[in-house]
Amino acid sequence: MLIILLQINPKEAVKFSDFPLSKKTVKGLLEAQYRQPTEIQRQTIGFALQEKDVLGAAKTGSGKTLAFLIPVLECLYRHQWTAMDGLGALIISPTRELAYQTFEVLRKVGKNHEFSAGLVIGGKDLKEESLKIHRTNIVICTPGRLLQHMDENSTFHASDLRMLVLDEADRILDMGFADTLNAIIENLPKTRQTLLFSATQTKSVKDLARLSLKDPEYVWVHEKAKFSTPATLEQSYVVCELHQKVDMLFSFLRSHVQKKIIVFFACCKEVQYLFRVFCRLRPGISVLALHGKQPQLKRVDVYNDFVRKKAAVLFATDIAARGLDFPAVNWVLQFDCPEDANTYIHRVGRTARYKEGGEALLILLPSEEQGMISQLQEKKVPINKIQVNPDKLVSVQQKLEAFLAQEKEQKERAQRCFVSYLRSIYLMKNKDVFDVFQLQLPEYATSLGLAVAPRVRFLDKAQQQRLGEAPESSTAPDREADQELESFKAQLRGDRTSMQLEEEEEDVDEEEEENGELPRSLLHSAEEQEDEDLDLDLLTVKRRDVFNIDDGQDEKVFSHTLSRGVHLFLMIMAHSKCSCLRGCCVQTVQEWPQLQRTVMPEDEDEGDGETSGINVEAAKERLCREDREFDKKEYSRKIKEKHRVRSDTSDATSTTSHHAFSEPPSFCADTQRRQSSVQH
Ligand SMILES: Nc1ncnc2c1ncn2[C@@H]1O[C@H](COP(=O)(O)OP(=O)(O)OP(=O)(O)O)[C@@H](O)[C@H]1O
Repeated sequence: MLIILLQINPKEAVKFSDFPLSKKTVKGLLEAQYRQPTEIQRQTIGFALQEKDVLGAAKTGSGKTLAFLIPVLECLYRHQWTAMDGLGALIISPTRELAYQTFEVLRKVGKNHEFSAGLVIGGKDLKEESLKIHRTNIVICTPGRLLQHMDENSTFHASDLRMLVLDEADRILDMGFADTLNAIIENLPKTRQTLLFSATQTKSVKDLARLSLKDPEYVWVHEKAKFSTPATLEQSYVVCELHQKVDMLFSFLRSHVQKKIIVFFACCKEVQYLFRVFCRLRPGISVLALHGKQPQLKRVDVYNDFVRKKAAVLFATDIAARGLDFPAVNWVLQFDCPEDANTYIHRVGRTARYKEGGEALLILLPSEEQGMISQLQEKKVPINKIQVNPDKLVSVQQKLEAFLAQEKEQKERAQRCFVSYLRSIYLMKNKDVFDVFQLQLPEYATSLGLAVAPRVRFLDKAQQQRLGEAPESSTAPDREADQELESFKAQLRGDRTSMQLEEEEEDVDEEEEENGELPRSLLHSAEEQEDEDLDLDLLTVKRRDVFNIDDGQDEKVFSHTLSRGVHLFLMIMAHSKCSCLRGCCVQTVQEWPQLQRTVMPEDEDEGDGETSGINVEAAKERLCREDREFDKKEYSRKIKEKHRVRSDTSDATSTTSHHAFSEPPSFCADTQRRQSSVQH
């Protein structure tokens, strides 16, 4: 077989059927409308079929998911894997949403095979999973949960594992899972094949690659590309003052009512407030909102709604920035500056996916321009500066003032939006780009419809310190400011503070209100579409070619599109799909309906929390929290057991146990212990 494979030149493979793939895989691909491999797929499949390890990277939307799923199916097929053979392939994803999305693609393309597949992503009954995990052929999992199984499930073994896939390895490492991954890898057989995908080549990714891969083939599809974003993506930015941004957004939407648009904001409270007022402003396009403080069910509804609509705008936090595959998005508008160039690339990657065209507009404040544009330049992002035609800006300030005068809750939302935005800027690490002290606060408050700017104590205090003024620390408001600052520092360290918890509770209430009270008609104002040409030249004044990119790009621009699979992304969706899937459990790639029944708790914020771009922190915190809870339970179980043993007998074994659990083991400590024991 290997000899035949070596004769295949992946470069000549135009169709999937040009590879020596099993009929079942080719059929699954065709049925899912996948005919021609993308570049990352062509190269990865080529090497993987030759049983080589692969270290791969490619731009957003270039098809990395199939690049590893096809080798997984083929690997098991070639080894004539059966249900009786147990765990054959392990796919590790950084988040539950991505794991689920991958599972959905596997379900589609693998449906003609007879392998079983399951999701192991936490939030569910560990025991039930334990019974099934080693009997499942393909397991898609998040790292924390997998290690938990390896640690706690005595029957778990992966000794026959043939293939390991590490998807978005850089993100897994960013989330603080380096030790977890290392510990997992130590537990896997050395004879396996490994595919590792990473968007960036950091030192930690290189270390991981050294540990997990054997003589890997490097597949950097776009390494020599002139730009790091898709060639079919047109990118521009405008500079405007903070207080002009709301008008800018409204004017933009009014001139793009037939489009599908995602607008990224820095924090949940901004999304919550602006979503409500924009529904009332009726820009002529359906307005939807997606953020991490929404209950899971709501997120699913919004996701499905946005997938279905041909024209709509989705107000979102960075919860929607990475990995999610919304079909046919025309525009990505970044209302607030992203945390860094990587976040920028992931946000704009929600459009111009798989050969489709797309446009992206970034709104920058004057103080953000230089720092952010030089970061983008370094990252090879081609972006043009364009200017706004001030005559075309529609002011909505008076309308907002009127809304706020009518409704006290709306006013409070506006105030929270104001404070949260400032906080998100204050928390940004890159002070060359984000300078909260340069913001014109009274003007910003007015642009939100507020008569006066709310007092932001932490800013007053920080300003005093900045100016070197002696703080008058004995007053009550100052103590509050100190507490606030302490909380922010804790947030930066990734701690969860009581203030945050309070805010989360408050958010849930708010979300419930939002669900109940918003008239359906406000959500669907597209029906009253107005003249699309209204402000078409809003953004066309004095276009400046910042990177000299207009004179011919080195990459081919594709014009045709293929139909694409619509991926689902939330666990609750699995729950709602359970009934129909259970009905067809004779299907070849099976799932465990029970596994997907559990809804993620409402406070689980995969998204941004309070600050832009720190969704990674939130995710990390969530997974660690789960692991800590588990550790605590386990610790108390073992202590109880120890007391029982002590009372029964005083033999030496109980002394060993005492030393091993003399304090509650944290998840990381546990991992480190395990590693050192492996080394010894
Ligand atoms: N060979 C193919 N033919 C047609 N469509 C494809 C093919 N491969 C992938 N696609 C489609 O392209 C889109 C992007 O694929 P995928 O989500 O795997 O990209 P990605 O590289 O993982 O993106 P990101 O880095 O943003 O997560 C999906 O809608 C997928 O269905």
